Amino acid sequence: MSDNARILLVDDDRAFRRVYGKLLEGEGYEVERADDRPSAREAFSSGDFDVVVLDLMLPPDGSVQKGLDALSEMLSENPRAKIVVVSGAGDTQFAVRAVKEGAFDFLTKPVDPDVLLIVVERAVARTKLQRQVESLQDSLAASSPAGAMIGQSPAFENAVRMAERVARSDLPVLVTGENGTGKELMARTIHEHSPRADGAFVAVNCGALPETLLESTLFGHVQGAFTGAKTDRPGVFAEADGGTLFLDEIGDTPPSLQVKLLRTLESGEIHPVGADRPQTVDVRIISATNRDLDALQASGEFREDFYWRIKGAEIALPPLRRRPTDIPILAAHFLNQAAALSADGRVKTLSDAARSALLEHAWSGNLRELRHEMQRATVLVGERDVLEPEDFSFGHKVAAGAATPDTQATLHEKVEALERREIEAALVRHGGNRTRTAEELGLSRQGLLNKIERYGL
Ligand SMILES: Nc1ncnc2c1ncn2[C@@H]1O[C@H](COP(=O)(O)OP(=O)(O)OP(=O)(O)O)[C@@H](O)[C@H]1O
Repeated sequence: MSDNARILLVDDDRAFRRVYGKLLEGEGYEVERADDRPSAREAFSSGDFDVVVLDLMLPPDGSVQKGLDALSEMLSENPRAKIVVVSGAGDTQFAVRAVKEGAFDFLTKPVDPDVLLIVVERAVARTKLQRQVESLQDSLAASSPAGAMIGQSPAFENAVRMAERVARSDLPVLVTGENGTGKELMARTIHEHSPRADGAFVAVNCGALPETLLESTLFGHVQGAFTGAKTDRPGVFAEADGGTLFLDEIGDTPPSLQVKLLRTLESGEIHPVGADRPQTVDVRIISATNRDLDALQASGEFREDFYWRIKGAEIALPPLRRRPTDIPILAAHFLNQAAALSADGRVKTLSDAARSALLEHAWSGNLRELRHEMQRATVLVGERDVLEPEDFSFGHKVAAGAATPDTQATLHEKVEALERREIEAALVRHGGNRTRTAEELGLSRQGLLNKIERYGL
């Protein structure tokens, strides 16, 4: 079931390695075992693991702090690694810290085998999903990155006109807008229309990484700069040399890094962590935020000098609810995209009632939410070609929510609602393929079919 996903199982307890290793192998995973921190590091660096199950207390020293250090070394080597930490029952606070520092999840000993399997399966599924999304994004970007921005509403067209004007310059651009309004797509489009179009477009999320990791991600590091830095590694500034660097969630950048970024933007030089000398780079910066940078400045969280440096020009993307005339056009565009990825390739259309439902919805997740709704409906509607309001997730909420508001639902109803949501989401992830969905959820195919019928999915 696991497509031979690879697991690194790190624990000094031989019985734990034997029993849980066998358990995972029994599920079809390829398992490598390590019994202390040095061998774990070596195995981690030499193999591409989908998941690492890491005991925090390991020889040679048996210290939890060293276990946390090992975690951050692994994450700095591979920020996408899914690391599940295992701690003793009394060490929960360290486990929580580990998750804050980037661990995927934590388990406390004695580990329930079923829970281990579920957590590992979830981590493997997440890795696969990330890979799928990346390859889809790559193929979409390769097919027609620029010009893919759709919309005709005046608020959106203003933003596009501004983008056209700034694209030809090297001016730093700040793109603002709520989540999912298209800030990253706008940044890519500007890059594609700029004289740097032949150079790289590199995106980094400044809000997603802990401070030290963000610094080496941005500026790179040299071999030996910190424990675990086995080789020199270029940062995103170096990768984007000659091209464009997209700093997403710039409002979440820690103040100390704002200073370092400001220095780089002023001097055109980066200081890789641990390097003796700076390096010159030629990078255009486009930043984005969904936060109110004026308010962040007022509260001292965002430096004023940095603000003026990144905001050569500002492009404000309107939320979807302010561009209602674009909703049907965008819905049709996303339905086309969804059909291209669906099993039968048939494009769904909207009934009048479905179109009205889309216009009435608040779209707090903006275009991303709309795209997701259209993908979900394409998969779940089966052979029917015309979508109705009840095919949308919020269509359900209106109907079911009115009868049983959450606070009054029984535990059983809440569990059912959760089960239903998880099944729906897994079906969407697997493009409606029931065998793969059943595998991901740990159900038999027939068990899944029964639930699909019960919930009317
Ligand atoms: N004008 C548009 N036309 C077509 N698709 C769009 C448009 N704007 C955004 N999208 C699509 O909507 C989704 C969300 O866009 P994007 O990731 O650029 O938003 P964002 O504002 O950067 O999100 P976040 O704030 O969460 O980082 C993407 O799939 C993107 O391709």
